[in-house]
Amino acid sequence: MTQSATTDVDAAFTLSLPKVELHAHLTGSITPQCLHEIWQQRKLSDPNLALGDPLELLSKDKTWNATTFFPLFSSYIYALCSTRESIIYSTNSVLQNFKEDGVVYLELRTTPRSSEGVSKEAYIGLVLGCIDNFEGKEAIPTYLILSIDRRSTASQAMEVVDLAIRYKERGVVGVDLCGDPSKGDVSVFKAAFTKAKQHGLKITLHFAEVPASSSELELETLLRFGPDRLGHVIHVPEEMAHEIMRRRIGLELCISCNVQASLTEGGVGEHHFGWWKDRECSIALCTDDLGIFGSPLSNEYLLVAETFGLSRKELLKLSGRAVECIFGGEEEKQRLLALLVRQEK
Ligand SMILES: CNc1ncnc2c1ncn2[C@@H]1O[C@H](COP(=O)(O)O)[C@@H](O)[C@H]1O
Repeated sequence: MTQSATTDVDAAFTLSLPKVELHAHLTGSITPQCLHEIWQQRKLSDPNLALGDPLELLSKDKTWNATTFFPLFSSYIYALCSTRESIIYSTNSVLQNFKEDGVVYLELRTTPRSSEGVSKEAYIGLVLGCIDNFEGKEAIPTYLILSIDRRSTASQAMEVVDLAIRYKERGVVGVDLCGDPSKGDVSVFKAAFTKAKQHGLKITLHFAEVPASSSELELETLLRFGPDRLGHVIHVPEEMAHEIMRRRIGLELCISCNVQASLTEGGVGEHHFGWWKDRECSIALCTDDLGIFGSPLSNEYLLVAETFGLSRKELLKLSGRAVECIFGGEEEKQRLLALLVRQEK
């Protein structure tokens, strides 16, 4: 059952609310329309292109679950966005969409990947180049988090960390662990995350997304990596939830993603945001994969306002709780808090 409560919040308010986005996978944030434009271009030069139209494959009426969702990337979107041009085009489109949605600080995350003539390092260079050259970038300072895919080997994970260290000066602020939660043995990543930490990078981990990735052993192993933030935190035993609060680890909660992909049971009203919102911890509402789940960050704030009866004042506070756990440093925090104070007046 979804709760519905009274609130003075509307869509115009959540659009104008200064928001920080901390958990957005670059490839998952590309809209079906943008992918369609790339697909059309590819079709022009290769009429036999074996990939279907994104507007059909990712149409709004599609439903997802953990089994159908994760293969989308390796088997489809990566194949479509494999050229230099498509990587630049799609990254610019993602930045523009976040900006238009009133996001005033962005941490994008992406997995270094190589494709047609683009090495992993060149891929990172292309994404950072888009961020540097983005028109209106003053309105949306953007940092990068490099993701390690759970299917990686220990040495592939180390390669990601080495890239993150190399590009720290250009705005890489952290390292993430993501990908199909039914795959991989997370213990092999210990050395990579230890090195990342030693080099001053922040750590965020996808945590307890599905029952198979939520054994006590796995969760304890991940907490030993010393994460600064955790994503999703769905199947977390209450005792561990208190430990997470004690350690002041920030939480990235992706409500529409969790509900639409059936990672949580029930609707928005049953989402664990309802439990965490009244605890002492930093929470960031996040979109995860806007291109697939179709819910911009302004809509995530609207959803919680309507479902949990949060007022404008409470949403401003909630946005401030996300600011607490950004990786971009104290100066950014102060700028964002000042924006929120100004909005309150
Ligand atoms: C339920 N939410 C999620 N949980 C875990 N991993 C996710 C995810 N959503 C996306 N990814 C992972 O992010 C990568 C695609 O973006 P980038 O190529 O890195 O930009 C893929 O590895 C995908 O599995």
